[in-house]
Amino acid sequence: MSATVINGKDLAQELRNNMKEEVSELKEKGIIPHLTVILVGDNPASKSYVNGKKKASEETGIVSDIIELPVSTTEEELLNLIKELNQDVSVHGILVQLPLPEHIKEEHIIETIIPSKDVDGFHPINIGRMMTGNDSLLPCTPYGIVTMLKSRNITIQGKHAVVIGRSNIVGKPVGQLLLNENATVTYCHSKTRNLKEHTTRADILIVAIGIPNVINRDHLKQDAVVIDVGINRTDNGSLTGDVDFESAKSKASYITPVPRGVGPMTIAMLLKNTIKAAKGLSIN
Ligand SMILES: NC(=O)C1=CN([C@@H]2O[C@H](COP(=O)(O)OP(=O)(O)OC[C@H]3O[C@@H](n4cnc5c(N)ncnc54)[C@H](OP(=O)(O)O)[C@@H]3O)[C@@H](O)[C@H]2O)C=CC1
Ligand SMILES: Nc1nc(=O)c2c([nH]1)NC[C@@H]1CN(c3ccc(C(=O)N[C@@H](CCC(=O)O)C(=O)O)cc3)C=[N+]21
Repeated sequence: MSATVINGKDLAQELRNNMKEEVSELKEKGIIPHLTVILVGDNPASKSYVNGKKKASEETGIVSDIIELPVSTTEEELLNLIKELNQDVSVHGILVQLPLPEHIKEEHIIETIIPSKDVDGFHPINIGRMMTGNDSLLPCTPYGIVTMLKSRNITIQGKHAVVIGRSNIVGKPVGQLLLNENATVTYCHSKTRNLKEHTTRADILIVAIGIPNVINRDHLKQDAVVIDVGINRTDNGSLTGDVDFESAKSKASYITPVPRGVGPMTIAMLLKNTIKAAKGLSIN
C-alpha cells in the first residue's frame, strides 16, 4: 500500500478559482481587496515567495503591491510605514515578510500592524483570539494545513496529532488549531527525548523542523497522515521537505509533497484572509 498524495497546488488553485467570484462580488460593491507586502533587504528566497504571493493575488483579482526597502532601513522607518498603511483605508492587508534584518525587532513590527489588517495572523490579538476559539485572522500555514485535512474528509476529532516544531508561525499555532478541532495534541521540539516514541503514536503527524528528510517510515505509525511543512533548498537548487517522501509514502495513508504541498496552501490562505479583511469581518 502506498499513501494518497494531497496535492496542495491543485487544491490552492481550486480555492483561488472560488475566490475570484468572491472578489468580483466585492468589486461590484466598490471594495477592491488590496494586500501590501513589505520586503526588507534582498534575501533571494524571500523575493521569490513575495513574487509568488503577488502572482496568486492578481490571479484572483486582489490588488497586491510590494514595497521593497533596503537592508539599512531602521526599525523606526518601518514602524512609520506600517502606521501609514494602518491608516490607509484602501489597504486591507499588511504583510511584512520574515525574517527581518537583525537590527529590527520582529515583535515590535508584528505588534504595530493593526490586528484587522494582520493577514499573516501573527499579532498577539489574533493569536489570543485563536486560542480562545474566537473569530480571528488565522495564521496562514496552520489554516492551510487544516484546510488540506478537511478537503480529504480526514477526521481530526479524537485523533492524536503530533506536531514537530514549536515556532510562533507554524508549530505552536498548528497545534492550537488542531486542538480547536478536538484532536489530542503533542508537541515535540529539539529538546524532546526519544522523538520516535512520540511520532509513532501519531494518527496525524505535522513536521515543521527545517531539516531535509529527517523523518522517515521508522518514525510513523502504520497509516498515519503526514503533513510536511519543511521547505529546504538542496545543493542543486531544488526544494525538499523535512520528510523522506518515498520512505514515508510506503507507510502513511495520506502525505503532502514538497514542493506542491503546504506552501501553495499558505498563499491561498493569505488571499482568503485578505478577502476577509476587505469585507471588514474581523472586529478590531
Ligand atoms: N510551507 C510553508 O508555507 C512554510 C514553510 N516553512 C518551513 O517550515 C520549516 C519550519 O519553519 P519554522 O517553524 O519557521 O522554523 P523554526 O526554525 O522557527 O522552528 C523549527 C522548530 O523545529 C524544532 N527542531 C529543530 N531541530 C529539531 C530536531 N532535530 N528534532 C525535533 N525538533 C527540532 C525547533 O525546536 P526548538 O524550538 O527547541 O529550537 C523549532 O521548534 C522550515 O523548513 C521553513 O522553511 C515555514 C513557514 C511556512
Ligand atoms: N510574514 C511572512 N509570512 C509568511 O507566510 C512567510 C514569511 N513571512 N516568510 C517565509 C515563510 C515561507 N513561506 C512560504 C510560502 C509559500 C511557499 C510556496 O508556495 N512554495 C512552493 C514552491 C515555491 C518555489 O518553487 O520556490 C511549494 O512548496 O510548492 C513556500 C514558503 C511563507 N512564509
